[in-house]
Amino acid sequence: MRLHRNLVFAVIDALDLIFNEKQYADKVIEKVLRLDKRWGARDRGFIAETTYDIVRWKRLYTTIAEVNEPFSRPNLFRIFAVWCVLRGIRLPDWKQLEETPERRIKGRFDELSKIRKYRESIPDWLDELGEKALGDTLWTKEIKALNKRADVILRTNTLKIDLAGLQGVLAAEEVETEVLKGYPDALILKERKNVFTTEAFKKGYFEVQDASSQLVAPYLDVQPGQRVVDACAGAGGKTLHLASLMQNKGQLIALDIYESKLKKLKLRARRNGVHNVENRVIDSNKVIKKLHNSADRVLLDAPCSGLGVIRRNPDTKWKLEPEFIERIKQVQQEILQNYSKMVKTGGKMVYATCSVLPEENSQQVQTFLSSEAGQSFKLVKEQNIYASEHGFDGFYMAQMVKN
Ligand SMILES: C[S@@+](CC[C@H](N)C(=O)[O-])C[C@H]1O[C@@H](n2cnc3c(N)ncnc32)[C@H](O)[C@@H]1O
Repeated sequence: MRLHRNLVFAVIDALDLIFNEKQYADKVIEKVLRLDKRWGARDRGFIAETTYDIVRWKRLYTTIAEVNEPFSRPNLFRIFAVWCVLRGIRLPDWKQLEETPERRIKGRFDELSKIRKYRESIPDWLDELGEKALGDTLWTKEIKALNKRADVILRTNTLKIDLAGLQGVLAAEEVETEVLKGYPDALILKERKNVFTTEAFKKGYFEVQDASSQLVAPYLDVQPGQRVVDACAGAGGKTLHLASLMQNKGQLIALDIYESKLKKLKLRARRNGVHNVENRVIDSNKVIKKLHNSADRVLLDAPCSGLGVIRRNPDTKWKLEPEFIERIKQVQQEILQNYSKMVKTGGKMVYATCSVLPEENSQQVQTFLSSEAGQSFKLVKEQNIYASEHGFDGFYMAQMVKN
């Protein structure tokens, strides 16, 4: 691979904003990619993938490079040089990369790879927490799987097209895909591409949604004509899936505490041809009270640590703090206690997170079931979806029924 100076400089700029200015990686990459209209798909791919890679392996690379935060520009180049050496990329004779100690880098890599927290590039506290929560064997496998680059997975919008139809339409736009066994609406891209510019996307034929995430809406067992509440709808990834499964029939109420997210959902619903969604901002408990004992189905896709999705958000490893996990656990229990009241007798509720920690998952459900609010609920089934077993994001879901 030949390195192009302007692309590498863009990576260095992005790393500066992410590491030193603590900005979100996805937003930074979006911003940096807008800087030069002449960059083609491969150039953009290089900037995005290299930046994500270095964010993912930050602890390992910075330890090898022997540099500390905040990173000066020369030190950001040292980190970049480590990336090059470990990938076997020949270093160009730029002055920023002069005197790169290639043999030393390889030696340090071999040494540090024996220690999980360096090999997997995670903070000490997270390594300790993961091992305590999942045990040594599972945590070792899981964190390895969570460090893999995520594939691009699409969910067919069955309100507009079927799976085979979508595959054909995409092939005509030179996007080659494969079906995924066990995921009825999913297509996986054979080669990473920007699918948002395709006509198929503009027509609302698909959404980009990880395979594990596509298991959540079907777990709620919705039927056309029901009243379904998606209580933590966000920008509506699962709301849109629920609408498809309900064949656009019945009432789908999307709630969130952030109006800005629900606005995005509105736009996506329009593109998807979804007509049965009504958005309501939770600005007081009245919004929930009004819906007490009225829903056939309630989805609680709760806010969480996001540990199951670090393949796509590697900077979570550096942004997450133990205190946040403690705080979000309280919110999760409040959500279970309070929002479960919307389920009517005989109705079902799914609690889901994109975390792999039992304390955010099964333990939360157990606490709820043994509390007063959970008395009338029974656990029907639950599933831990591990990246190491399924090959996609880590998730948890539990289905409960109200007797
Ligand atoms: C895991 S995300 C939801 C993702 C979304 N369901 C999807 O599939 O795209 C969790 C959501 O819960 C929302 N949230 C946080 N606290 C909440 C609360 N107390 N009540 C309702 N929603 C909340 C967040 O704004 C966020 O959008």
